[in-house]
Amino acid sequence: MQGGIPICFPQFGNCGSLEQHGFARNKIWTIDDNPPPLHTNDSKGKAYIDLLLKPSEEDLKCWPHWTACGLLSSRWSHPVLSPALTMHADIDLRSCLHVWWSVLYLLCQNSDVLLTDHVLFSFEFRLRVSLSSDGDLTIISRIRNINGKPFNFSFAYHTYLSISDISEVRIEGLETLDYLDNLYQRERFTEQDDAVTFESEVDRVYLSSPNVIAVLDHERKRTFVIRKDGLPDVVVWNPWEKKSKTMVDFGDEEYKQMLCVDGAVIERPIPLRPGEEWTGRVELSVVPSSYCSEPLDSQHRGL
Ligand SMILES: O=P(O)(O)OC[C@H]1O[C@H](O)[C@H](O)[C@@H](O)[C@@H]1O
Repeated sequence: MQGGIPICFPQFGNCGSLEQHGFARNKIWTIDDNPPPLHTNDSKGKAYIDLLLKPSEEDLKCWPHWTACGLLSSRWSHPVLSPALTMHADIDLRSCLHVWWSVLYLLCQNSDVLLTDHVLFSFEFRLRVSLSSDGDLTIISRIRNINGKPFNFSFAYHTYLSISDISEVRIEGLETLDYLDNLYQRERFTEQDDAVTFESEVDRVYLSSPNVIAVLDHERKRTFVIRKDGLPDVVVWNPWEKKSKTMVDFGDEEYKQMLCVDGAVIERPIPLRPGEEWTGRVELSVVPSSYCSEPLDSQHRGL
């Protein structure tokens, strides 16, 4: 889906064996009819909804965070290792091992349940979307490990901002940061400019960014202020002309009126041990540019 705020989880992009950006954005979420209340300090004039995602057996099977069994299975399917072991017919340690491994292999083949990790591993994802009476949008993701195995994940709020014209916007708050450039096989560079501006395709992950980023739209004289927490990285993406033409669900000219600026966790995936919960929060507000340009400099370093 090219628009809105798709949730990229548990993988970002194609850095892994899951579908692009993970399975969360393609799932049917359920509405929690009885959500916990908003924090009393934070409830004034806010409407909110809680959405829940619980993984299917299939999701967990596809998620490659296996430990023992994943390792064993990949060895067994290795084209060289198994034949090499069978060549040794003597009853020595190696052939004993071979018998033992073969038994395990048969068990693994005949039972999805017995040796695979997914049975012991699961999560619950609670997404709270709240809208204040002055138009601020807050999205909070809580991901909890609800079973006996640790797992790692990456995450992004793939936020499509609606802008007047891509050549009229600039992003402040990312200057001097290192970034991974997806257009150069994720090579690491350092941002040299005072602000990020656009003259061609951009597909980058800025690393260890401050918690406040501003996207200034000069033509509309308005600024998106993105405040985030728990999300150290920022994805900046505009496909520009050539890539837009290759995207089936995206108009050839639509790149001119959109810009993705995503709060994300990509460089260092989050490890979640049994019982632990991770929270990633983003707040989007739109203010007149004149109001925002002065104080932002001081806001850049904190939330
Ligand atoms: O087309 P999608 O799967 O939604 O991905 C859209 C874009 O998402 C991110 O910004 C990635 O960094 C890009 O490489 C990708 O093209």
